[in-house]
Amino acid sequence: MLGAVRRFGVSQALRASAPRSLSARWAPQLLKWQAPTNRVPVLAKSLHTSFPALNAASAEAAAQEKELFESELITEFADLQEKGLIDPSIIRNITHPGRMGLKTMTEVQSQTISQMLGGDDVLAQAKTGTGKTLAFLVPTMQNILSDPTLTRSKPQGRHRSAGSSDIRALIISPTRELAEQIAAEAIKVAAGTGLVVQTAVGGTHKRSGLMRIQRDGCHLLVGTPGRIKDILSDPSSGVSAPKLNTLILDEADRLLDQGFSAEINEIKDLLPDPSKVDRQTLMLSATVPKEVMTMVKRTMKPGFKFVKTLRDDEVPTHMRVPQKTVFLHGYENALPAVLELAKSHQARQAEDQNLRPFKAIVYFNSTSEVNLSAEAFMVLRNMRGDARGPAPLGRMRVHQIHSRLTQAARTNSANNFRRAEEAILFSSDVTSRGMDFPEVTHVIQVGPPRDRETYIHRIGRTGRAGKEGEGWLFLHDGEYEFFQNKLGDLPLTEDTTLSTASLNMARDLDTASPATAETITQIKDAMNEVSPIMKETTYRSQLGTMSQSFTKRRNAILALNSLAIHGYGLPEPPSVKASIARNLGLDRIKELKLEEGGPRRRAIDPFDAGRRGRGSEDFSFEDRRSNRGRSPHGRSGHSSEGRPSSRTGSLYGARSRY
Ligand SMILES: Nc1ncnc2c1ncn2[C@@H]1O[C@H](COP(=O)(O)OP(=O)(O)OP(=O)(O)O)[C@@H](O)[C@H]1O
Repeated sequence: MLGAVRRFGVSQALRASAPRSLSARWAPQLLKWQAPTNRVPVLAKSLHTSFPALNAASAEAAAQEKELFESELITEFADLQEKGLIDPSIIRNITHPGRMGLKTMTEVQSQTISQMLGGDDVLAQAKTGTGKTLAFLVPTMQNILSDPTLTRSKPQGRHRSAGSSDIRALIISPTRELAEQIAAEAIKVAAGTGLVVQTAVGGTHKRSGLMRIQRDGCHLLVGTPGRIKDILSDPSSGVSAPKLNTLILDEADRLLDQGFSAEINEIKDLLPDPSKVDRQTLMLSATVPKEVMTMVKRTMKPGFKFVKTLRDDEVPTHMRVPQKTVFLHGYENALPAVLELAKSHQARQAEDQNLRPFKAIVYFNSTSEVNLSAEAFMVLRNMRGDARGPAPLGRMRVHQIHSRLTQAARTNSANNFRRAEEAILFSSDVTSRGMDFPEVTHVIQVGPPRDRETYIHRIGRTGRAGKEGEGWLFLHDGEYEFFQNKLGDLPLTEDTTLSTASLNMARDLDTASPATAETITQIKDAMNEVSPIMKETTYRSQLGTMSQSFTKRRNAILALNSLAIHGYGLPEPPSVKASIARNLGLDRIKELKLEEGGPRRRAIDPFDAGRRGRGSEDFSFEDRRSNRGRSPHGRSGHSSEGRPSSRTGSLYGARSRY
């Protein structure tokens, strides 16, 4: 009840204090921060809806509400303080040049902060890198500070005044790195307010985290679902949230999908009954697929606000991030193409001092691919220049991050990459959502991402906070149809400028240009230094993903075998356990080598139908290009191989957690 009174008060204050029309000065300021091109005035594009808005009367009410809402928009952080809406310490932390140094709110901040201060449940959808973190931190902290029952330390005081059961807001994020990043930002915003921010993330010592909460108390807990559930469900932890007023799901669609939804529900069950303790729920993401709306509605209060800063028909990637698809001759061409991109950027940068140094994230679909590629590039990194030419990577740093590293190593990689000027980060999807690495110039995705949302979030690691960037998607020609079905509506254009991407390495290396041959040879030399066991493990881990993204599974095996020999430098493709091959439905493909003694079902190879008389070794993916004109949508709900073609769920079957 108290929360409702408190929020009603703020809402009234907003209405009384806001200037009647700010739109004229608001739009140009936002335009300055947002994309400089192709933009219609922001107000015209913005959507702000309240659910449910089903009939004409409610549509009219919604229109009135929208008008009132827009007339009340505040766009400068300083104005939030001037109107008595936000604590001066918070505003000083945000605006002071020696601190965060921000002045004008982004579109999503302007549109949501007042809503959130008013106590509404809000679902906010805005493009990646547009400041959603501050959009929920500022009102959440203010709402905690406005609670007269709050105990907090005096700004300069050292005495402990928050208890371990004083948690007022819980912020849940799908990854540890993101939780740590949010907590770091929250600590900056809260400086001098007496609010205590704590983290609860997996992979760290639970005991020491608990001791910190017990010792210093906690008002705002940021964490990952597993560890939060663990702490709140453990009666001996001494940590509970009986006064919790705010629940925030960052990257909400990810938290509400199959991978996490059960844990989120269990956490909700550990929180106070919302009919007894008023609770506001906030959800934010750049993507809100239709499939999660049912879960959203189940979690939010009826009549929650949906603030969307992009049009329904707009793909939530930035127009200023050019996105290119490269159809590789084979996956063995992927790392040479990454190296070619890095070298050509370095060469351009040597000519143009205004060009930022190459800072790229390279995404793969499995941890072993990340590991193997990073190992090869670390060898490259250590290669010195000689009479034949300069060191392949110059001063560029190489980092890797994925879930099989220890948490300390993950945090280290994230911090090192964040600080680096010129670097490549080989990454699994642990960094694809929310991570705010500054100055990323390139996002390169090797292989099709698990779904459309993953593509969008990965691309969102560049082009943040008004900066420029480039997106590259490397696919095999045999994945063309899959690409069209899953990602065909995204703003990608095909690129054919990378000479290392299209070269038939088995046949044409001798006749390639010196620069192309050098790049490929450097990768081959580096790969020769990497352990064969790592290569074999990687080959096996790729079976599952590639066999689903290729139109024909046999072609996936041919591509993988070519990668093993021409990319990994193995003498022959590794063998695979018969049981694994059977589980993946690959045991009838004669080009897949089974381990000794493994039974093979009769190799009828249905994929050869219609291509009889053609030796498998001759099969060239270049021939597949002739199929590109074919409509990708002329297929039924299931592909001929039984793969579901809907966007629901993972493209690779059961969802893993990176
Ligand atoms: N009003 C602002 N003006 C300028 N920069 C801002 C503003 N608000 C936030 N930023 C900066 O923009 C960057 C991106 O912010 P943030 O990480 O919150 O984006 P996001 O929308 O949550 O992205 P994602 O969807 O990837 O999670 C950060 O570096 C942040 O400091």
